[in-house]
Amino acid sequence: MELESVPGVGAKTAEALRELDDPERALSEGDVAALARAPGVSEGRAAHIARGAIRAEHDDPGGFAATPRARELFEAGLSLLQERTVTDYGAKRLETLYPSGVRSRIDEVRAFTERALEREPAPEVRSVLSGVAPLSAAGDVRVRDRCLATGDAERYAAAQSAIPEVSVELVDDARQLAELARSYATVVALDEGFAGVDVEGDVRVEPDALDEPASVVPERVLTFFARNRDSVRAAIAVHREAGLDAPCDLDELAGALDQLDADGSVTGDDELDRLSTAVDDLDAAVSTAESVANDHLREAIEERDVTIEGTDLLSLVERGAGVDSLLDRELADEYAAAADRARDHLVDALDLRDTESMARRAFPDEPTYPVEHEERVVARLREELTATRDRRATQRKRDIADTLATMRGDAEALVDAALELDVELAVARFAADFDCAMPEITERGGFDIEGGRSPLLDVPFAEVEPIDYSVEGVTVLSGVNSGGKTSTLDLVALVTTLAHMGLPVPADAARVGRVSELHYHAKTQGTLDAGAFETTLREFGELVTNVTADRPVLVLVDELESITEPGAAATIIAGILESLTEREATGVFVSHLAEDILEAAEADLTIDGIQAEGLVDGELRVNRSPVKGQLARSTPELIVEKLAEHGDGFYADLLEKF
Ligand SMILES: Nc1ncnc2c1ncn2[C@@H]1O[C@H](COP(=O)(O)OP(=O)(O)OP(=O)(O)O)[C@@H](O)[C@H]1O
Repeated sequence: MELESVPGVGAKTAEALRELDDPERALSEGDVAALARAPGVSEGRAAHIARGAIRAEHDDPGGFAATPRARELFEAGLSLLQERTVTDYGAKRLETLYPSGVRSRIDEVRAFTERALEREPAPEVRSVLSGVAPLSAAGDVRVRDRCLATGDAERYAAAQSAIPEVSVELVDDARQLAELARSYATVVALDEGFAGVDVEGDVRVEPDALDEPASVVPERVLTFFARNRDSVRAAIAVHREAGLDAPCDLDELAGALDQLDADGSVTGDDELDRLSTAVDDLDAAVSTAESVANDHLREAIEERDVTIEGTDLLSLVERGAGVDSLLDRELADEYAAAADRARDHLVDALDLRDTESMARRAFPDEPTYPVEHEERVVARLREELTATRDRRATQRKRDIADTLATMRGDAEALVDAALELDVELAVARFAADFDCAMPEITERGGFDIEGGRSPLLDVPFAEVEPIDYSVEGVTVLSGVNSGGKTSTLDLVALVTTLAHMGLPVPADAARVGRVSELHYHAKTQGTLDAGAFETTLREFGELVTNVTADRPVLVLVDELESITEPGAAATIIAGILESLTEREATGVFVSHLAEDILEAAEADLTIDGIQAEGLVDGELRVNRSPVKGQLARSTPELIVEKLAEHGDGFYADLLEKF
């Protein structure tokens, strides 16, 4: 499929779509999630593009909902479905479902719907679905402590495009490589020729590095997963809760994600935690160790009587020796015990292992009071711990990135499947909430609805009375005031639209004749001026003349008489009905002028009526299902009839006149 040939895809969008792995597949399958991964393409735009691609694929001229009211009904139906999705994505994805007059498109969605209707819309699944969102790209990751080095201009360009996260440097010789090693913590040389070059610093010769970007920049994979961690986790939960088949081992993926922090750093590694804590707590531990030693030494000194021979004292004073030498001579054991306590504390508090002997040297053997640490040793200890911690972190990053790099496609598939499930569950819930059935779509015109209940009425769905209504050809629908004529047209329009979307319809059963267009004209408020009247008449003129066998239409019209005076209206409606009948279109015209229309028409027109069954406590009791071939009696007639039963001859005479 040529990308630019899809309606709505210009050169710029085509360029964005080319960034995807398989844009043709995404387009032909209407895969909104994949399309929305193209840079700068929102989900709404992706849905629009997908619709264009689907239409192109099915050679669908579009324009099914041919009037504003028909479009309103489509949008109302779509909203009922969208309200039942959990994710924003699901709602957008539903926008790729549109009413179509093309059989292959209808069948394609019907196959999806059949699958969807087998789904169990369990609340637990809905609750975990709420955390799923389309995956976002890792974005711009910039790594400044590493660089790539090569002496080859072509490889230089290849490196820049393969691993844009790091700088790529051109180097001619070992000297330049050594310079780089002074500026970067790690230099990855891409040329075999550098093998064996002795340069100080972390310089690796990895000619295959460009094939495995994750080994150079594990951050790429880690950032992608860190950014999408919650969504992938939610998708895992959805698969577990809904029992979906997964493309990978869910426990393994979940385990790898558990080792990742939201910022892409590594967690859950005891050794790394130990080393990080040791670095952070080093100064505090050294100072506590000193206090422990000094407390001990002070106590020991306080408890001791130091006896010193007078000659010894004299010789000490003569040599100008301080009290330290006294300490050395008389309290060496106590000092040794105190220093040991300090060393033990330091080693225990920081849980030191490899660096234990170095840490012990932080407190010197020579007695001093107070006991003091050797700053030089502590500084070396800090360096050593920090370097070990960083090595460990980098290694862990690499390990996790290696595992996750192989799972990126699977994670995308998991999220896509979870999002698709949201769409399917919305359809399943819609069908369950409104007691829907899959309609039969026939090439024969007309429709036949059994037990249809419109979810768009102004009464709670549970109180909606089911309607049976079938029409072949063109009919006038008469009915008592507020009997439900408009509601019946709405139901027919909604059922027809949903059926042409490939979706279930709110009825016990339904047969819908396939049409290319639905023309639903709502009642106009008030008489039109001459100009507007002419426009309306032209619209009907065009509609009538364009109806052909390969472009079947369903025409629904509500009280067209309101556009002009009653006499003229009946004549005009009769004319339109005749033309539509000749062209074998299907149509329902609601009108209070049914008798006048019949009179004005030359062809045999059928009339259906929504009948009042009588008055109960001043209220009309209505049979909401139109009765075929019967003109409905008007409300005034019913009232006169009621008065005639009990009253005098006046009402009986009046009744005669109806
Ligand atoms: N199937 C139904 N079940 C329950 N209530 C209904 C049904 N159909 C219609 N109603 C109720 O009747 C009201 C009037 O319906 P509607 O407007 O369709 O009647 P109408 O015959 O077109 O009226 P008008 O004579 O004013 O053109 C609706 O607002 C709704 O409350």
